[in-house]
Amino acid sequence: MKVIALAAAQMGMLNMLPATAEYVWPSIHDRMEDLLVLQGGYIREGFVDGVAPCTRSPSPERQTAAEWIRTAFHDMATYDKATGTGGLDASIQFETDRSENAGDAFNGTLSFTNNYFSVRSSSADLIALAMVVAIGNCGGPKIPLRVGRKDATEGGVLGVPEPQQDLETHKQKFAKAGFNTEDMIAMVACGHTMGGVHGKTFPEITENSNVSNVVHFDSSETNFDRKVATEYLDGTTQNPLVVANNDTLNSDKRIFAADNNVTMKALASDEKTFNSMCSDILARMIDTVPSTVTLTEPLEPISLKPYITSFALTNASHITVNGRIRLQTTLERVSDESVTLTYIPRSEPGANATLDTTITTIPGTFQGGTSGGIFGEMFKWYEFSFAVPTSTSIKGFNATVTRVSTGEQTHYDNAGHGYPLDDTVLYQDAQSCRVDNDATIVAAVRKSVVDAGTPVNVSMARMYNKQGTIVPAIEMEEWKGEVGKTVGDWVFVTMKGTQEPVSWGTHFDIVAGAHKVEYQGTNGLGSKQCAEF
Ligand code: HEM
Repeated sequence: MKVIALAAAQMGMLNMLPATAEYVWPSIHDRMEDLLVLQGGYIREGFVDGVAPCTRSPSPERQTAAEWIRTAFHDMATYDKATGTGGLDASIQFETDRSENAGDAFNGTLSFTNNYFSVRSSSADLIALAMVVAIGNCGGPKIPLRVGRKDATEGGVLGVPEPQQDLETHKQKFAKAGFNTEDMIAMVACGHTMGGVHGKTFPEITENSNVSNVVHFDSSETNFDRKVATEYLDGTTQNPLVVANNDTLNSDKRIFAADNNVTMKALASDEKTFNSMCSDILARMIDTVPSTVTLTEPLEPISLKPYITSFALTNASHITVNGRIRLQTTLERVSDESVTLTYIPRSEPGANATLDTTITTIPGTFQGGTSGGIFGEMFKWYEFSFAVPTSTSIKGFNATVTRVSTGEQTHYDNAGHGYPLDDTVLYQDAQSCRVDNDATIVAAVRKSVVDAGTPVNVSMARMYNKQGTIVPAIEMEEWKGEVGKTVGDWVFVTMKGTQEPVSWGTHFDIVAGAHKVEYQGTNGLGSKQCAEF
């Protein structure tokens, strides 16, 4: 490996990545990026499973992908641009018994997103993600996903548009939320290309109240495509909100014609235009958030992302680091790359000592060692496990990706920061466990920090069920640390608390002043013994 690296350097083939790469690891949005891009393969979050295939449904008349899209709209619909309140804030969870939110869609969507709900993935972000995944997986465009939404703690105002209301009312409702007539037409048409109207929910529209009755908006209800517009324009549409016998209920008919069909003609013109118009308006829809929320830039797959699975003292003289590197790649490159890490010691080795800081990684093999996303993203995983002497320890690492066939190298240094590892607080996962509901978290904390009187605590996410919503709530509780034995430069600190089963999939931080180990999962705790160190 070193020979190749040297040869490449001599050939002037070293590429430094531009320092403009915005992403700096770790980020509080890492979790949402994982949920967006890791859909299948070696490591998968599998969010797409809820809508794959696009016909997927909990019962024959329902269609999950359509429900996810409708949920995002209803949650957003009551936004008040003037006051900056409402919008996509998951307040829909408190509003499912309102007649304007009739149907199974909302609790159906939330019961799925609940699986991914955490301190780093709000219900509102998950609703936005759900819409992006549903559309992206069912033939539609890649809608940019920004994150950072916060969840409402109570229901918002009434006002979701309903089919019996007149055009003027609909125009006013959309205008209140910040959308003009053309926006309204595009948003409704892009929303009404999948799914349909249910007999049991809107029998006055379908004129058939049978539970199994559903009338679709267009003839390709499981595809995100422009048929909703072409069929409307060529007069073949069966859209129940256009051709209902009771014209009062034909809200799509009034809305689609509101600008003399100009917007509908543009949407119908070709698939590319339809996708681009829908992507624009639906991105604006999910980005309609309370004015107190600042959203990130759209998430893009991160080229090289480390995952640390364990960073702990293994004995008095060594710290072990286990983890993986996720490298974005292509079919052409996937078998022609290797990844090496160079670690940065925290202290220089003694005068006569040498330190080999090169860490080789091993390509993952399960599922070909690759993961994929719904927009064609491909990632290759490289595993590593190495020990560093406590005398020098580690404060971070850089990564080098080598094209094996050419020797060409690309260096990744986390936008100039190096990928940081702070050995001040080490989560001793092997010494931590949960027996019944009693959890024990053990940390090794640098002696200097403990001796300075810095308290060491766990900030634990406790999940609990709340009345009036199927989305659980999360509250952070503090578990105080008890100082124990000293091992070299570290002191062991034990934090204990009770965890009901509803909290067995939550996360915690270990905090010692400014030093933290963040977002550690509790789900593995129950299957471990608290091993003696
Ligand atoms: C004036 C505005 C709108 C009105 C009056 C309206 C009305 C309706 C009605 C009555 C249904 C049938 C629900 C059921 O039977 O379960 C429906 C379904 C649906 N709506 Fe809308 N809608 C509007 C705008 C939108 C927008 C802007 C979107 C998304 C961007 C959207 C997405 C959907 C979807 C995906 C379904 C199908 C749900 C399923 O099949 O379960 N709607 N809409």
